[in-house]
Amino acid sequence: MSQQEEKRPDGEATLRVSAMPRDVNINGDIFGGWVLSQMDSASGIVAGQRAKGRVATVAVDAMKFIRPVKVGNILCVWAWVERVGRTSMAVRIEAWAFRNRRGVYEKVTEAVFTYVAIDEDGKPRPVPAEDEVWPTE
Ligand SMILES: CCCCCCCCCCCCCCCC(=O)SCCNC(=O)CCNC(=O)[C@H](O)C(C)(C)COP(=O)(O)OP(=O)(O)OC[C@H]1O[C@@H](n2cnc3c(N)ncnc32)[C@H](O)[C@@H]1OP(=O)(O)O
Repeated sequence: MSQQEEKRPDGEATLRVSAMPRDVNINGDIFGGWVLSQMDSASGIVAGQRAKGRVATVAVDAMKFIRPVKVGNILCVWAWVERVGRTSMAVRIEAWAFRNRRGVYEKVTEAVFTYVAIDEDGKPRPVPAEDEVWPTE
């Protein structure tokens, strides 16, 4: 199956952002670091919601840069919690570029980020049960 025929993840993207000229590298493509940063932002939100509080990125695995992102593309990032451990969560991420001129989406990157739920002192804390009531203060 070609990249273009691949199925995008279901539902709304967690994050959508325009790729701007300031983020271009010397090849004229968007910096991989910028894309990585958008992926961290999107998956951090998802992990923070699941952990009901602060989280820290502890690992980035299976990072694949599949295709370049170009200026003017809209980067759409889907992120979902794939596994919950005691204090950690694995979040799978797919980033797709919407190529305005051609009106198509193409998958540009994918990865698995691991987050750890942390307390106010930055120490690991257990990930609460999904149905646990959120802190009110
Ligand atoms: C009110 C609600 C609002 C909610 C809505 C919030 C929305 C708002 C979202 C904002 C989201 C921002 C997201 C920014 C995310 C950064 O940018 S954080 C900045 C970059 N990261 C850092 O600086 C972290 C630096 N590292 C550390 O501080 C420490 O390593 C950590 C993370 C506290 C972990 O401490 P540690 O002593 O290494 O922990 P340890 O007990 O050994 O391991 C903890 C868990 O991690 C796992 N682990 C450790 N290393 C690895 C590894 N290399 N690979 C895989 N797993 C590992 C362990 O297996 C263990 O898992 P469990 O078995 O408990 O499930």
